[in-house]
Order: sequence, then C-alpha cells, then structure tokens
Amino acid sequence: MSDRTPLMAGNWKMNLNHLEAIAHVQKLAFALADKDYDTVEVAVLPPFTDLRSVQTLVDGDKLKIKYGAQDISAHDSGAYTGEISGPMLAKLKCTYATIGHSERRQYHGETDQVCNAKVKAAYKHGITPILCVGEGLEVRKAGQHVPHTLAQVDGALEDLPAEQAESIVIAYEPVWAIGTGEVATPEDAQEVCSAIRKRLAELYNKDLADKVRIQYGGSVKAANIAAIMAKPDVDGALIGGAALDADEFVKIVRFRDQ
Ligand SMILES: O=C[C@H](O)COP(=O)(O)O
Repeated sequence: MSDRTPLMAGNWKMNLNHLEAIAHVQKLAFALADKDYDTVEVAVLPPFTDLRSVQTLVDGDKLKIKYGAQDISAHDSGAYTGEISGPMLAKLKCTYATIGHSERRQYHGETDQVCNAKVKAAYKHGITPILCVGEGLEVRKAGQHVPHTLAQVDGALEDLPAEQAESIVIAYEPVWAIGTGEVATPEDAQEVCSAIRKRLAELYNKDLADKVRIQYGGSVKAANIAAIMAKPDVDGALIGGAALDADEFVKIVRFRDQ
C-alpha cells in the first residue's frame, strides 16, 4: 500500500458555464464530508471562464476542493491570442493545469515539445501539471502502447529538474477509452501506470518515482473505479463525462466505501 494520496480530478472539458460551475461545486461541497478529503484529494478542472467563480466560492467558503485549468500557455504574456498564461492562473490560485490532454494533442496539434514547454511554464508559476499521456487505438492494436506512452513521458519531462518532477501528476489516458464507454481493464491501466513509474525511476530515481501520482483516465465511473484503484500503481483518476454528474463524481471520490 503506497502512501500516495489518490487524486480524483474532474475534467469538465467544454461543459458548464460559470453559473452552472457555482451550482456544481456547491453540490460537491455539500455532498462531501470533511473526512472524505483526508484520504482522497478532490479537484475540478473547469473551463477558463469558470475559474474566477470557482475561486471565489472555494476561498469564500474555505472549501477543500482544489481546482485548476485544462491548459496553460507556454508563454508568460504577449501576442498569443486566445491563450491563458501561468501568471494569470497563479493569480487565480489554481493548484493544477492539465497539459497535453489527448484532445489538445488531436485538435490543437500539441506535440511532446509543446507539452514540455507547458510543464516548465506551470512549474515556473507554482502550478502542478497534470500531464496526460496515452495511446490511440491503432497503437494499442499494434501492441505499442507502452513504448508510445513512455516516449510521451520522456518528451514532456525533458530537462525537468527532479525537484519539480517529484510533484508532477501523470494521467494515463488511452485515447480509445475516452468518452467511448469502453474502459480499459484494471490490468491494462496497471500495466502502463507501472511502466510509467519504472521510467520515472530510470529518468530520476526510485524515491522520486514512488512519490509521483499516476492517474488512470477513460470512461471512469462509480461502477468501475474501485477495481481500477485496487491496482498498486494507479493513484487516482482523471474523470470526464462522469464528473459532470455531482452524485456520480462523489461516488467515485468515495470508491473505498463500495
Ligand atoms: O480527462 C478526462 C478524460 O478525457 C476521460 O474522459 P471520460 O471520462 O469522459 O472518458
């Protein structure tokens, strides 16, 4: 049993406006008892336009829910229309920034090099990256899922000092399981999460690898989370669709009660 605190993070993607966000976070706060946060860290990753509202609610009511952004610019400021910078997210007291989500890689052409720059930008401003990696269906069918995913890890972590890397969160999200209802088996999740941890030990050292939290993501719901969390190298989940339903998300957070 590791002493890593599981992180259950709800990635809302492009859902819930700022008014809906307030109602949603209030529901979560109401449903989660203080003791829930002792064993599991709970975070929401709303759209940028919701962050100020979520911050105000979390600060005002001293909620233990953490929050973060779904992306971060590699640049601090300047002529980058549409981008949101690390200093802006830090000002909103974001704990996390998701980096390299498969939808960013697929629709916005984000490469491992871009992810690497974004990981460094996040750390520069005291924000913890949730680095997303994982293979598509063709790669999985070809049996190349482990080397493919490890290459993404290598690229995103290039030249990242150990004192930063030790706090990173890595989310293994097989693309074929995202939003499809087709969840990877707990064994699939363990295979790749364990390979990522071994790679961290090679890139840095075993102590660091043992500290890093590695999440699974892809069609996680209350019905399958307990089996996934039973695997030794899985330290939480990055939850998409099921995070939009407050009751379902709370059940996922309470996976130990099942
Ligand atoms: O970031 C979350 C993942 O893309 C998983 O999404 P999903 O739970 O809807 O499959």
